[in-house]
Amino acid sequence: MTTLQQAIEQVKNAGNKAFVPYIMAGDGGLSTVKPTILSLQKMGVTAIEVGIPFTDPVADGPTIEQAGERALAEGVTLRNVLETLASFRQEIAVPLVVMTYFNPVLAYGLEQFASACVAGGVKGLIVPDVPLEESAILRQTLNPHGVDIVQLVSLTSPPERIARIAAASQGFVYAVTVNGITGARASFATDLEGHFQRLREMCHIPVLAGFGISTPQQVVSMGALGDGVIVGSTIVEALHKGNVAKVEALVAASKGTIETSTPL
Ligand SMILES: O=P(O)(O)OC[C@@H](O)[C@@H](O)c1c[nH]c2ccccc12
Repeated sequence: MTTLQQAIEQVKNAGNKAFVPYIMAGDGGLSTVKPTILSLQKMGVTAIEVGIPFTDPVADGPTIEQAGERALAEGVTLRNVLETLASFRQEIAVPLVVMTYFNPVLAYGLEQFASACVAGGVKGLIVPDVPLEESAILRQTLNPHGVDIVQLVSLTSPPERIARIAAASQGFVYAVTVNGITGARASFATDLEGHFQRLREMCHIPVLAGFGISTPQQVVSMGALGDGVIVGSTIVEALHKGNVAKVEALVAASKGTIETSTPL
């Protein structure tokens, strides 16, 4: 079992749900990467999805797109994020999952990128613009370095495609809960239960729900569909505004505590 999967199974075995926050690396400058990761780690998150800013983030909604623009303006790149991670590697105890589009990886060079992932303690990779059919090259290059390639399943994927994605995904399966881009949603499709039930039957690894989850209540309800949640836009916004209490309330919800007193 891989490090990433193990971290999620451990939470599951304790009767809790995994909580994976997404951060935009370098939103606020490269110097924020270390304190942000260490503070999330201290809050007890299961893993951290580390987003790399990119000029053409096709899957991203306005909140993450704007955070990406701020990070790009700070001169943040795939290379200097990985170098920054390497600089405090010994203090990182939580698995890091890098989320990047394929272009920066190609520009880096696949083998050099793989080495930099090892140096930075990266345990997983999400590349949303590399479809399943073309993902073998990523697994071949990254797996020998202990990096999982996490695949996304969309709500509209036909069953036979879902089965292939489930079989290929590593660490966990990223079950996208909405049709469309990242960002907070007030409501979700009503047939999510059936979708997740079928999905879990096909998966031999944990299933995490992501996209549109922004409140402690949604962390609980969406977490219950599978093995936990990934929360992006709301975390990015809270970190940008320095609203640590909001981040804490979301993490607490994954452990079964809803703090109604927290202003959300
Ligand atoms: O922001 P949301 O709606 O909470 O969704 C998570 C998401 O941000 C994060 O996992 C992510 C950010 N960019 C992506 C691109 C593709 C897939 C996933 C992502």
